[in-house]
Amino acid sequence: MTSFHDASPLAILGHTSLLDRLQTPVWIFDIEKERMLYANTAAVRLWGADTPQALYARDFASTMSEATRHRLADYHPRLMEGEVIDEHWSFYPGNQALSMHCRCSAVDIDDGRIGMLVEGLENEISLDPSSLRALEAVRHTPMMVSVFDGQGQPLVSNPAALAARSGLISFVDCFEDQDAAWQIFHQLESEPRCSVEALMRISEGERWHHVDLCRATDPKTGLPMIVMGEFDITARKTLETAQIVSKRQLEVVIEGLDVGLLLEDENRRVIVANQAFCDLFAGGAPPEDLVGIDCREAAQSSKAHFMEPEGFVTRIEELLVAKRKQTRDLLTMADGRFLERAYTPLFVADEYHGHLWVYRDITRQRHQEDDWARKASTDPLTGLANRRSFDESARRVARSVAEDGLRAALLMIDIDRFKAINDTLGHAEGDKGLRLLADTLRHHLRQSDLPCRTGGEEFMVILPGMSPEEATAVAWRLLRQIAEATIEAEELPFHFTVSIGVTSFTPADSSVETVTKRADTALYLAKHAGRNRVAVRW
Ligand SMILES: Nc1nc2c(ncn2[C@@H]2O[C@H](COP(=O)(O)OP(=O)(O)OP(=O)(O)O)[C@@H](O)[C@H]2O)c(=O)[nH]1
Repeated sequence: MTSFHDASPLAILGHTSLLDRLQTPVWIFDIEKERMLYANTAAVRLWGADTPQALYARDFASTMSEATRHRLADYHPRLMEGEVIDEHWSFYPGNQALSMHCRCSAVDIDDGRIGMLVEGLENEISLDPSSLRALEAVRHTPMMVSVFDGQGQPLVSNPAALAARSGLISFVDCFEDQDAAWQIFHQLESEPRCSVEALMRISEGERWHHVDLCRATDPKTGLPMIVMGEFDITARKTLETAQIVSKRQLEVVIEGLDVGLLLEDENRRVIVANQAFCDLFAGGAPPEDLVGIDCREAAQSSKAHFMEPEGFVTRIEELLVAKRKQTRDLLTMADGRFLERAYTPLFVADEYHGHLWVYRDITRQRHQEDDWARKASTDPLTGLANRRSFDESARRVARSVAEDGLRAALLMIDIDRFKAINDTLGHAEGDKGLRLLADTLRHHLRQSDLPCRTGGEEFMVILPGMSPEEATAVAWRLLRQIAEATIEAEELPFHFTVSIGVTSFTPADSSVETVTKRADTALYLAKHAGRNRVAVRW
């Protein structure tokens, strides 16, 4: 290391006059304090200063670019290690642009710190201003630029590359995947340029870079060289990876659902469908076969699947025009299945981007509900409508009589001395009697009549459209049919009779209770008169 202890600009070594006589510029720069410590006459000229003092007083700290600062920060530890660095720097003496080969070495200044002793060896290339500007642009760009020789050895790097990757040995060292790096390198023997996105090694670890590579010719040697430009895309890559993961997660969710999903864009093209949807409508085709198809045409060609084909299509159009938040409706399929359909428009920042259809097969649920509804309105022993169902039907009929002037009659039927049957033959045989009565009513009444079991051994029959006379005739006919029927009991076959009270619904009846009360009175009359008979009460 050169010894240069007294580095004061004013009291520099006595050899300075000798140095001033050199044609070669020589100067000492304090990298840490960003200050010129010494410059011989040739260097003062090179730096475009009028006097050495003006150069020593120059404010390098505020005029130095970040790129230059980076470059010098890279030099400093290397000079400390005793390295002699040969590199080119650009100077602008008298508005002339020139690139100088500079040899930099360390020189002791004070307190054990070092200065950078620079010898301007040759004005290797004198560049025109625009070329020099281009060179400056490369130096100052945040893009990392590195140049390698035909064997992949580094020739030069711009400050951005130097700052990110110090101590570079070869082209492949830049890449995490060195085999792939060699492939790219060899690819450049046949192709003039290529671009890749690769995981790159830099001083602070691994980063994703966009890498542009091109083949060029070294202007000094005429040999091939590779120019590599890189910029960091780690943030974008991280985002892309997160997007891929969330897309996959969404796909897993969509596939896992047992409801049919169909996502259409604003032009009614399929974006996503799942297997459950294909199983419902596309004969089990794979969902990817549906992507991109026109849903308008698809709806037309699949409308035959529905009980109301035209309604299916027009309802879709209505929903798409209204674009209400979420709308559910029920579809009945031609094969008897029931589908619940949910429509959800897709808005992003108030902009319409299509819509989602969700189809759920609710056939089992519907059947179950129907079953429950039927059980809730049916008497389990006889299968006839129960009291609840009778009340509903009677109210409906009473309204029709009051409001529409329809006629209707009511029979109240009670088994005679049923207690005795139970007591002598047993409850199970008594049940047979109740079932026989129910079967008789079921088989000998019109489709529109409604027989009900409203109590233990009490039955009612609503006869819509029937006059009192007709109803009385029906009652007598039923009475005879029941009396003639034989019940096959365990021990002995037996018969029983019934008493029947007949009345009519009238517009003046204030409630169903009024009508049933009248039927009850008629029944009482029948019982009181000796049973096995019909009594009428209007
Ligand atoms: N086997 C059977 N018997 C029932 C059922 N529900 C009610 N009963 C019986 O029906 C009988 C009704 O008897 P009562 O109300 O005294 O009248 P009755 O013996 O039929 O006499 P009258 O109506 O006056 O002719 C009672 O013995 C009840 O136990 C049923 O579901 N099965």
